[in-house]
Amino acid sequence: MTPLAVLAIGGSDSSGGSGLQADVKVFAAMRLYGATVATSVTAQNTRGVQDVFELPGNVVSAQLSAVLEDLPIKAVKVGMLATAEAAAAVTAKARAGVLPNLVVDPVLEAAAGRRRGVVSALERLLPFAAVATPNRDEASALVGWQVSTPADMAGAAAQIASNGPKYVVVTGGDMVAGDEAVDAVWTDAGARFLRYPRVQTRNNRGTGCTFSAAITSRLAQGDDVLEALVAAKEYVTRSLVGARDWDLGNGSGPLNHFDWPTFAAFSA
Ligand SMILES: Nc1ncnc2c1ncn2[C@@H]1O[C@H](COP(=O)(O)OP(=O)(O)OP(=O)(O)O)[C@@H](O)[C@H]1O
Ligand SMILES: Cc1ncc(CO)c(N)n1
Repeated sequence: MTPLAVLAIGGSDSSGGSGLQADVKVFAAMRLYGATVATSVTAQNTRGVQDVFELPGNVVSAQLSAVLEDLPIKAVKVGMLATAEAAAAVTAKARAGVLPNLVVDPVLEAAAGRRRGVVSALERLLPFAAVATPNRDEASALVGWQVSTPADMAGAAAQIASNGPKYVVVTGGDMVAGDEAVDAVWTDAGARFLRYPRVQTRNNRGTGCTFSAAITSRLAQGDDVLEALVAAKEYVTRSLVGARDWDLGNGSGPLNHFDWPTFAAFSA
């Protein structure tokens, strides 16, 4: 049977733990056919991002057109945009109505000197998104104030939703206090929280990419947004559990996207 096709737009991660490589692993785990549009090539490993090589806007546009003119894409995920030009190329396609079920993970890691330009370009893309998934740092950049507590996260999600995306999830993976990993979700019926057990592990590279790619996958498969969010939260938690004992690299190691112990194994 022909698989459903999905598209990830973002940066290549040389170490394979995040970015487009993580996205394609999630799509494969979900039995989807994944296409990719690269906005940048990063030199990074489990210790962090060493360098980002941005691709010109016309190279991003050409890849987008090549994929979208040919493949029946059912859902699209946007990760690292790297430059305002890349963001504009994506926004042009969104405006043309050819990016269905659009999930935007507004990655700002390594945007460095370009941060402000990328943030304004993201603001133009967000109205076309079905879901946006900033972490606390990215949410702070989008709303213009420091997002710290769960109440702040809910407030920021509401503020970002006022610029278009119907659903906004502010993720709290970096909040180390407590035994839960808490995300704040703005829905058209108000704020709610996703709370799952926090996995104690140093192997947490690519959690954000994995979460947003899993949401995209489930939207392609026909879930409504809230179902997709819950399924993605469960998937990222299991992927963290599955890699807890892995020893890949000296920093924050990658997740296990494919086979995990049973869910009970980490709640016990
Ligand atoms: N140790 C953990 N245990 C359980 N869930 C986690 C853990 N770390 C992150 N998560 C979950 O992973 C998802 C992604 O959130 P996170 O805040 O880590 O994204 P991010 O900061 O964008 O990630 P990235 O490092 O890829 O940029 C959220 O649902 C978050 O709660
Ligand atoms: C390419 C890429 N995309 C996203 C992230 C965020 O985790 C990263 N570190 N690298």
